[in-house]
Amino acid sequence: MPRVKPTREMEEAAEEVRQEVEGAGGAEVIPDAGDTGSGGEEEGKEEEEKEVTFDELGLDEQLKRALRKKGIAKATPIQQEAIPLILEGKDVVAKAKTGSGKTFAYLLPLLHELLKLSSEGRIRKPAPNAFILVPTRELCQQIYNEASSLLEFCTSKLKVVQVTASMSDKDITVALSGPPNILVSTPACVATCISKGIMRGASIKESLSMMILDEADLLLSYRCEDDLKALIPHIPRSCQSILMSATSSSDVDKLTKLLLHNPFILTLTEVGRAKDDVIPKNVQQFWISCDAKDKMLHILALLKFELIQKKVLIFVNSIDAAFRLRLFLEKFGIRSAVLNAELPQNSRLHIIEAFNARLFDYLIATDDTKTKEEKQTDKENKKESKVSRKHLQQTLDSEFGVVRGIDFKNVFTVVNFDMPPDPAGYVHRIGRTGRANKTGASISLVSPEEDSTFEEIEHMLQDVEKKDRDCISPFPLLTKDAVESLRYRAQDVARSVTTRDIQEARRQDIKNEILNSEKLKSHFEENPRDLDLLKHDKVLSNKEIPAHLRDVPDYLIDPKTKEASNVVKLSRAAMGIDRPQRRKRQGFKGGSGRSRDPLRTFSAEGKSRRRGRKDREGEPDRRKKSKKTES
Ligand SMILES: Nc1ncnc2c1ncn2[C@@H]1O[C@H](COP(=O)(O)OP(=O)(O)OP(=O)(O)O)[C@@H](O)[C@H]1O
Repeated sequence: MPRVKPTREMEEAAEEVRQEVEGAGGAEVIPDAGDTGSGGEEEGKEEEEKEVTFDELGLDEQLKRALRKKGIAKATPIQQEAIPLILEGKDVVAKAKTGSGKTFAYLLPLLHELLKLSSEGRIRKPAPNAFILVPTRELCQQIYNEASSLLEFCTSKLKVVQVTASMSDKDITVALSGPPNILVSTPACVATCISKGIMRGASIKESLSMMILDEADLLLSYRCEDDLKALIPHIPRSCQSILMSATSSSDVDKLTKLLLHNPFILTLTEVGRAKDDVIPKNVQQFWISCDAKDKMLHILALLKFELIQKKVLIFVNSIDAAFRLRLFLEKFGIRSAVLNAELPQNSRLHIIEAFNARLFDYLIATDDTKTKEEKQTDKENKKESKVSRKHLQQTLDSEFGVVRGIDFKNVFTVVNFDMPPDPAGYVHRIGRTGRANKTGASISLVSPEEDSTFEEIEHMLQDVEKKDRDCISPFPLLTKDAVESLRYRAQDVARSVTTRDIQEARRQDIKNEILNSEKLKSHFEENPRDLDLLKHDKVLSNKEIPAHLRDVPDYLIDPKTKEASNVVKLSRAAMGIDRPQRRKRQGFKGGSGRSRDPLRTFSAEGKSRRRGRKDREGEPDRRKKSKKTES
């Protein structure tokens, strides 16, 4: 990356930020543990962030070694609060925002207890000692990986397995033989194992000492209620239950009542007097108003002029929209991959791994965006139509979930190409960036049809965060000139992407991925770290990209956009984003790079303050929005 000489504007902006940071005491305050359910919180007391090491939490030496090897030194607030309670044997409901480290908050005390029992020769058989139940297969894999990576460094041998509905009964039986100490699975799969006699209820009663429901706010929306109810009679009364969730909801309360006994409620979204953000503080949220038909044009301008930091996760609401966008971007030489429920499970996992390993920068994902009402309608429709049920089972994996809890590594920007249907969906999507206290940004493209959803989201954020200002600001770096400079080409190319192309690309992608999936399965078993074979962002079309689409000619780029693009590049270079191999893993306190973030410092409108929606009193909302790109 060539060094970019900072302009006066950049230096002034940097100074502005420096002053802001110094004014705030020179440090970013990470939300501290809040209401512990015991009413011990003092009204109005500014809590300071505690720095607690894992030594202080009294964890097993082997686990502390494993954490050191992973470069993890300090416990996050949820870990500081939850670990001691779980070690005391309490049932715990922990609500903490996305990316706050909830997985280790329960894995560490669980492994600590099992290591202790193992060293004392008190491990109970003949079934697993702990269940970790999650809504999706992707999460099973992720949690299995996290647990295995900790156990790798432990000398005492504990066994963790994951079992999902995609496995044959024979494979499940083999996996459960032994039995393992920890079973990571979905409620549906465990219920099936019990009903088929692969796991005996009586054995579970004898062995199970801890049950964890992770992403509890999502479990019920994955229709797990009946499966969990089927499990209840087999859970011994002595079993300790833990429930982890990123958002509060009636579903979490329902599950709490269903499964926990007099639990300790930890709500880390509340700190002192003011409620803390549901969106991590280190994530800046932006929006751009544009007509639905201009969304491709806007995203093209954002990516082509490099106005947003990579890696970028783009959310759309349908698989067709994902492929339309991928084909469109491809025609401009921008390569991306698509992640959706239609792909084989292996491929989905590989895509996530490859994206995490930075083999490509743009991932277009569809999430489970249906509202409860839509799901209910679907359910009813499915009852009516055997054909559609069969079709759905064949094509979509109901245990799929991209947004839900997946720990995407180093995603800098989340783009809502389509708005999610509700505020909870927004929180989960945005939670894919700013993880582990890293800096991140989100940009929502809001069309007039999505205004009401956007307002609902804004109200939710204002309500929860008790803020009277807009939580989501207009995106400052994209000018109307920049957008218009690409309009002609974008419209032309958008028209050339036909429905037939999309269907063909969709078919081709599944075919490629099935082939990949089979070919790579055995390879990855032998070489789990060899990701080079993965080419999920392979071009779908074999036509060469014309030079005028691949490279934006200089005369089309207005000076402000050039400047904005340079600031983003400068920031990337300063943050070391282009040197992933040499970059050291940063801990929670490791410089968030916030002071170098151009989004905080740069305004396409020059030095004048950006005007938020609220500043333009008297204008109808829509007009205010359409001004966002007119600066
Ligand atoms: N104490 C710590 N120090 C540094 N990094 C940590 C620490 N604990 C966890 N992490 C890292 O933070 C990231 C987010 O953790 P995790 O996936 O557990 O978040 P989460 O709260 O479960 O998020 P979500 O609600 O989205 O599922 C992971 O990459 C994890 O390895």
